[in-house]
Amino acid sequence: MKKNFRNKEKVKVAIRLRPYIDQDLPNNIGLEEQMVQDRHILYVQDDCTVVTNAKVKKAHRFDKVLDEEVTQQDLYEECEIDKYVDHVVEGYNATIFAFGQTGSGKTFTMEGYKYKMSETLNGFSQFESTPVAMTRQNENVGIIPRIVSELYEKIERVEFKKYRIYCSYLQIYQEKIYDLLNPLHSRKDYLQSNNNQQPEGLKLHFDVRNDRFNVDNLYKFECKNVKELMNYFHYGLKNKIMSSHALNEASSRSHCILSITVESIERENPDNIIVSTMQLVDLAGSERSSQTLNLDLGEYKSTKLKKEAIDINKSLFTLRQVVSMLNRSDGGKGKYIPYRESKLTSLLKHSLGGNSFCLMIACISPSSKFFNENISTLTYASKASCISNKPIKNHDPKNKVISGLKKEVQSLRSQLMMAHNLMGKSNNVCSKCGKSLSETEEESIDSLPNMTSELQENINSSAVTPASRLHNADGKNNPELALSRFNSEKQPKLPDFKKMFEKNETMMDKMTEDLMSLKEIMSAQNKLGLFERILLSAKMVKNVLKRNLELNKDYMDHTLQIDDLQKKLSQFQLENEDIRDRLSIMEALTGTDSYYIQMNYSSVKDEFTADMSKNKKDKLGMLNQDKMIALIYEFNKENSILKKRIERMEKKKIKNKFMQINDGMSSTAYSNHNIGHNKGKFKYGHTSDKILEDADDDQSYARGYKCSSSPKFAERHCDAEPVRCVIDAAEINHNLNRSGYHKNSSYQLEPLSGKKKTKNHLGRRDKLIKDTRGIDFRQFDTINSSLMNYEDMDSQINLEKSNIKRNMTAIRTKNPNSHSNQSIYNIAPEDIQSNLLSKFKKRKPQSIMGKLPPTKKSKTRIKNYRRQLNNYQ
Ligand SMILES: Nc1ncnc2c1ncn2[C@@H]1O[C@H](COP(=O)(O)OP(=O)(O)OP(=O)(O)O)[C@@H](O)[C@H]1O
Repeated sequence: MKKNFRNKEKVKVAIRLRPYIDQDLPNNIGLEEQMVQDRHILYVQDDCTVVTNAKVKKAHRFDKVLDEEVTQQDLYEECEIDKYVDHVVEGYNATIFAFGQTGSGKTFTMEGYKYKMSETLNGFSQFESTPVAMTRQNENVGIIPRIVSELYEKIERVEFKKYRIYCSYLQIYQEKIYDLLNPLHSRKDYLQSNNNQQPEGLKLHFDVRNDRFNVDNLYKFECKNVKELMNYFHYGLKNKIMSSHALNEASSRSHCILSITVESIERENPDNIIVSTMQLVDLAGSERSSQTLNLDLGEYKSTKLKKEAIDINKSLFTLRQVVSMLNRSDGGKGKYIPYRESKLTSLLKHSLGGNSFCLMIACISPSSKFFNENISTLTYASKASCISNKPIKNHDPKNKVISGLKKEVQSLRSQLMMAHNLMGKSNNVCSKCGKSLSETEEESIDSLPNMTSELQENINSSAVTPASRLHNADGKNNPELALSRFNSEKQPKLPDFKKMFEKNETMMDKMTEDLMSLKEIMSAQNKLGLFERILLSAKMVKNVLKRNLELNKDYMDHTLQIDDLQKKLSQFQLENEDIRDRLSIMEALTGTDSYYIQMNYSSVKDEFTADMSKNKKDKLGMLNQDKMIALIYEFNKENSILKKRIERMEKKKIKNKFMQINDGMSSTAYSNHNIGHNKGKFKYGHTSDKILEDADDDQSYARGYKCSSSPKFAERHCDAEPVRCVIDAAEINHNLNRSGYHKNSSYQLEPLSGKKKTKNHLGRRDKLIKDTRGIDFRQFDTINSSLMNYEDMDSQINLEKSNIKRNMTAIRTKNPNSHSNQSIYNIAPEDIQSNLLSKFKKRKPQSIMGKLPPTKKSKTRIKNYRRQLNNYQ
């Protein structure tokens, strides 16, 4: 709320001295005489001072003191009531109330109307006729009509604002609030009821935010112009409780408050709404029953008047208490101000010691017989003049509620949008409403404007009054028509502001609840999404692990298969090597080179090695089974060839032996050749097994030297001492040739490689030469004699065959997975075999120099083989 504080503003007090009326003049005295008597007791000294002169002369100073000659217009001007109108137009509250004894002219000052006695109500003969205001305009019109006229004139002169003016009119009768504009609170209904069945009054409630009391369900009509407002005012006057008594023919028996609410709206800024209220109060007059009652009044009326006087005096007593408390030097600060003690003081709370401009018009009677009442009035008027108010330009509480709701709605919108952004687009279902999340969001967002507009509508409805009910079809005010319409309605609906605001609060709660629901959904969504992602990740990990296990199992299976194949392949290799060694032995015995087979073996081995190294790089570490099978097949094929070769070699060996028997020189030369590489281990007179041993030495020879048919070859590979090497070789060749072993070629010796051109080589060659030179040809005689022990050639061949077979059987027994396992061949597909066959058929044998040197392993194996042969023999 934007507050414009003014300096403390004292409650203005004006004293109006009523002129004499008939009730003031006894029958036995004239006006002038009476005036002389009374002026001695009380008189107006100047426009601000009134003097009382009973026992003690006392001057009472007020803001304005008006004598009996002051007209209504003068009072309006002297009291500067137009300023109060200005204050209200500016946005301040203002209160003008008349105070004084009964018949002192309060109603005249406020209204200015004459009252006439009405006809007796039908069916209620016990009631006397009641005063009815004559509302014709004349110079005596009071403050209210003048204020209304000036108010509309003033607001029309303001261009930058537009105004809405509302009016309400109530009366407080016997501490009950009645709406003078509500037909249900008509005087007729009221008068028809007895004391125990009076209609319920309107309730007061305290508005904490505005620090003021409000009347529930009080009609508040918007008035477009002076006439409309005056019509409502006049309509209310008809419901005002009036009565006649000894002091006043038209005495107000209730406190009447006409509230004119001015709502100013800036044209450029419609949200800037200022609401101010002017309260025009006509109090009931304090009275003494002894003065008001007379013998002409009936019992019922006298009792009624007494009761009314008690209630009036009671509320006025509270008012005097409030004034007295506020009159203190501290303004009643920290003290209890009994505003709540009466309806009147509750409604005047902001006027006395509050935020309103306040004008108190204290009416006094010129008659000295009311001296005490006048003194009392002047006393409290003097106290009231010391009361300070703090006028505040206030805003319309409705506008405040609207702005607060707008801010709240804006805040909720932003929160909702934030929640919407966080949630994103989801199809999850709301746990509360069962709808999809997107639907809930959309409904909530869509419902916001509706709810906001509904709020606005409700708020507006609280301000918009059923003014149209009191209008004719042509728009003219017609209180009678309104009254009849209201009477025709069995249960007219009153605007229940409390229910409206409660409804608004309910809607706000619903919006908040929806927002909380959305937040909850968002939180659940986030959690659900997280769980789903975790579950998905766990499933993925589980699948990966499962796949990994399967692959591991497959890998192990393949590895086992490959290991098995490798094992079988190795067996074949071993067997192949074994056969190859035996073939070498046979070659040594028969003097035949088996380069063709060795070439195949070497190529297959290299190929196998290359495949192995290649397959090791395979991701799964799996060997190509087809390749393995092909290799096995090839080895098997080679083994078959080798075995056939061995058979041929056996035959050739027997044949050679037979020839050696016939040609001792050749055999001796051969043996000497081996002796030369045996480093002196040869022993004379050995039998055939010794020959085999010599063959082993022949392999040793082959490891260190190559045979060359050309001296130039030996010279090329003996860079260190080529001449000597050639000479040595020539000597060897000479000896060999001389021995007759090599008839068609001259053998020379040369180093196997240039790296071995050491003294040892030369020493070995020297030793060879030396040994060669020391050949004893008599050894061959011993051999020949031992060979002669064989009876015939066929028996010799058969014996050798059986020995080899036994040897092979022993090897197979030792190694059950040897090539005899025919299942291996069955593994290989026929097409692969055929392809391999065609492949090997196309391959041509390559000539190589010499033979592959036996490995250390094969050497050991040969020794074992030889030992086995010995055992068999
Ligand atoms: N200034 C005045 N000029 C002429 N007549 C006046 C003036 N003041 C009061 N009267 C007359 O005095 C009589 C009583 O006045 P009025 O009803 O206003 O008194 P009141 O204070 O309102 O009494 P109550 O408290 O009983 O209502 C009326 O008939 C009224 O016309």
